[in-house]
This record gives sequence, C-alpha cells and structure tokens, in this order.
Amino acid sequence: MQTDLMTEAGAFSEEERAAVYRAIMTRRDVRDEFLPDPIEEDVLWRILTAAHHAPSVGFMQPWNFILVRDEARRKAVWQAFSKANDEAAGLFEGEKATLYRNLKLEGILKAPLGICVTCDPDRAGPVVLGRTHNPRMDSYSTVCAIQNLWLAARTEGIGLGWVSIFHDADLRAILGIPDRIEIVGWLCLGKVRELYAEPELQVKGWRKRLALEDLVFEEGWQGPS
Ligand SMILES: Cc1cc2c(cc1C)N(C[C@H](O)[C@H](O)[C@H](O)COP(=O)(O)O)c1[nH]c(=O)[nH]c(=O)c1N2
Repeated sequence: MQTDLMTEAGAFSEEERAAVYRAIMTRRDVRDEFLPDPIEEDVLWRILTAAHHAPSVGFMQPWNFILVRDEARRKAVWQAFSKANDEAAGLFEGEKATLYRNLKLEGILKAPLGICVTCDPDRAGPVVLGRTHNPRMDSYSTVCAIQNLWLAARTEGIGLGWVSIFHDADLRAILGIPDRIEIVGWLCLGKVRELYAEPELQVKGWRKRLALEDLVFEEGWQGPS
C-alpha cells in the first residue's frame, strides 16, 4: 500500500550499500591521528544532523551536544582525564598494567573540537512511551545518536574518539552541567588523514575481535549461565 506518507524502502544499489558498509567497517576510535585544522561548520552541522536523526525511545530525542573548542576548557577536561586515568592504571595488574600505561586513550587536546553528549531524562515528561519499564532507554537512545555521529564523521573524513575515563563530577563542574542531566560521552573530533585498519587496542595487543559465530545464539541463551 503506497500513500503520500510513505517512501520507497527497497534495498540500496550495490554502490550505495558498499559506501554504507565501508563507513561501518572503516570507522575507528581515534586518539592520536587528529590534524589541528578546524572542522568546517557545514560539515559539523551535517554530522550533528545525522546524530539528531537517530532513533530514540518514544521519539524523546533526549540528547544535547555541548561543543567545546576553547583550549583552556579542553585542558581542564584533559586534567580530569589524567587524574582518572592514573587511578584506572592502578586497577590492572602485571603485563596489562604496563601495556595500559603505554596506551594513548584520548585525543582531548590534539583534536580541535570536543563534544560532550548528554541525555536529558525529563525531555518528554515523566512517562515516556517505551521507557515505562526500563529507565535506561533514554541513555540507549543517546548512544544511538553518538553512533550516527561517529559514522557520519567517518564519511566526512573526520575522526572521532570517545573518552570515558573521567569522574562524572569533574566534567559536570567544568561544563556547568546540572545533576539531573546524564553525561553520556566526551567525543574528540578532528580531521584525519589516516586511521588504523583494525582497532588500535587489537593492534597494540590489548584484546582481539571475537568470532561473531560465538556470539550468535539460536532460539535462546546458549552461553555460560
Ligand atoms: C562507550 C565507549 C567508551 C569508550 C570507547 C568506546 C565506547 C563505545 N573507546 C573506544 C574503544 O576502545 C574502541 O571503540 C574499541 O577499541 C574498538 O575500536 P574501534 O572503535 O573499532 O576503532 C575508548 N577508547 C579510549 O581510548 N578511551 C576511552 O575512554 C574509550 N571509551
């Protein structure tokens, strides 16, 4: 049934499909490959628009994107990272501890743009379609927006790195974020000329990609209980 409200939804052409899968397969978490050049505003708004078209529970669109270009502010964010990262390093033992300390886990100062992505749980009132039985659905929606942003950035030649090694309170204080708002991610963005072909954590011996076949179950849970 075709009405004026519907749009065509057949498979993409081979070329279009290849482009989408290429974005997915070659997207990387970027820590060190950022170029200093600023991102053009039209490019930035295209990738933010991609983020804003993510699915969200009850269509609540709970996200905000706090753009941070100011170097002094990014320096404060880096200091918050550095404090948390020293604590994190102490949680690993033996060879892992040494390897951890040698990993670069952020590009906060190198990337010319930071985006703090937040989730406002009150955006659509107290009772939200689809969130009634699981309050985490608004956070999940915000993560969908980040993934859209990440993939769109890849297509524009913009690298993105997600940094999560912070005390929430530190980021909140630096950016003036009220307690009722959830901080979902700090993203580092900048132009890139090259990217690792495989996840950097795999290249550096931290962890390998798992076999998909081991993660797909038929008809019920088939993993360890
Ligand atoms: C929620 C969340 C949080 C973080 C990350 C990712 C996600 C999804 N990743 C990036 C992560 O290490 C990376 O995605 C994997 O290693 C896989 O590599 P690719 O993203 O495929 O390059 C990440 N990387 C890093 O260097 N510091 C960090 O704090 C984080 N935090």
